[in-house]
Amino acid sequence: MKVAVLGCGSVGSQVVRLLLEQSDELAARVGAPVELAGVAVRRLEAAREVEVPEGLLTTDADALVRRDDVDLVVEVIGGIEPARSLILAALEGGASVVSANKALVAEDGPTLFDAAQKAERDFYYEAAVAGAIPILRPLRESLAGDNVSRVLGIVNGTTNFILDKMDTSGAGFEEALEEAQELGYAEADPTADVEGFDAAAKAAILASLAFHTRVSASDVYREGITEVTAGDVASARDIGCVVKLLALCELRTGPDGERGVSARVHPAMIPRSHPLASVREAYNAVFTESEAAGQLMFYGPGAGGAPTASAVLGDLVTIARNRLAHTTGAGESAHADLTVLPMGETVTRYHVAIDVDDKVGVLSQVAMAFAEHGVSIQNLRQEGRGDDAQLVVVSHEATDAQLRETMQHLEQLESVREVTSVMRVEGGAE
Ligand SMILES: NC(=O)c1ccc[n+]([C@@H]2O[C@H](COP(=O)([O-])OP(=O)(O)OC[C@H]3O[C@@H](n4cnc5c(N)ncnc54)[C@H](O)[C@@H]3O)[C@@H](O)[C@H]2O)c1
Ligand SMILES: N[C@@H](CCO)C(=O)O
Ligand code: NA
Repeated sequence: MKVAVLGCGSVGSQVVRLLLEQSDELAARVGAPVELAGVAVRRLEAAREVEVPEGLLTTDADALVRRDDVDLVVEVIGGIEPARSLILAALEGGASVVSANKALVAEDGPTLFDAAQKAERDFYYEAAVAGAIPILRPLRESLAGDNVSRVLGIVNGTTNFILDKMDTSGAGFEEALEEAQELGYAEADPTADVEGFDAAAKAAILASLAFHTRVSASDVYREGITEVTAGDVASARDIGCVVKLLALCELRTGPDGERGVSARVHPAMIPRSHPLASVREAYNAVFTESEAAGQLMFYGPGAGGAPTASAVLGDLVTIARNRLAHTTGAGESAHADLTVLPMGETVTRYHVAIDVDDKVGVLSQVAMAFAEHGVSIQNLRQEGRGDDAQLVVVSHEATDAQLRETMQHLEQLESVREVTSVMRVEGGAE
């Protein structure tokens, strides 16, 4: 089995290292020698974390994937192009492909799945979601006989590190981000992580596999964590919750009675007793709910060169075995063909903090605003007095549209100075 690796950065260098160090063991597990055929890089003379044997480095990725003797291609370049063209060329040329590229799979997965099916080759991407954590294979294989109704995930380590810092130290977002950058958890340009783009791509992949349908990154409702304040984190603590950036994928029945999928990424308060609340620092976890199995949780390192390479090598061994057996694994399963429900139809609960004038009738005006839009209040309390008066409301379940209308209404009330915090409450919090 001849393997070509495209990209020799954080993940690629660890894939190459493991391929070289464990070649005997891999050969035994696959049932045939596994040999590194070439490594495509951008610059030959760049510093790398692994020493690539003489003659294996090339800057011509295109020629490498088209080589007749290459059986397996590992794409760890990232981004849309040239990754997509290289994967398509590899499949057309008869190679099977492993990728860690969540952005590409979430944006244009079906093109790759179709190409793999046409070429009768495998396309695997376990590393694309939650790094080392086995979650795509469990959804695709282990839970293939069950009906998954919900997937809740902490799938971005950078934002989990920042929110955990804010929770444990009382720091604000900017301060926690700076610390994450100093420690190497956050990139110099943290946009993809803190604005939720990375998590949204992973949510799209999880929803597609969990519900046997096609969900792309652009279908996922997305809010990042840049607006989360120390006050939000403290409010969460007051009601026994912690703030996490969640990827939520749910099977829902819309107002017309038709089944649909809801996929969203946003910060949310979850009870400290929820298993996901115990996911600290940069760790990831994915929590699934299915009809027969009930609740399952998959936990571990969601990023890092070596952990991600572990997932890549797992896929590599599987598809190498398939090749030897002249077969392929299960391809895309999208038979359910569900619509993606608009965010307004998503049912959530809200925690709302409102700065108000401390005078007669304010409480009832605020309560009326919720009632007028059909949002039932579970809990309402006043904190502080006079100029510091604040009302804190936790609602029962309502649609996102109803809650948004309520917020607009509140902001128009004369006695409301400011709605200071609005956050969804998930995970069965009381
Ligand atoms: N780093 C992680 O923890 C992690 C976790 C899960 C998934 N991933 C995914 O793995 C992939 C790689 O991530 P990474 O962290 O290793 O990135 P990286 O930036 O460290 O490495 C990418 C490498 O590809 C090289 N490259 C770019 N264009 C190339 C081309 N045309 N030909 C050859 N090489 C080229 C770059 O020079 C770079 O060395 C991405 O899709 C990423 O989303 C990374
Ligand atoms: N940047 C991602 C890792 C790769 O998906 C994270 O912070 O989890
Ligand atoms: Na994974």
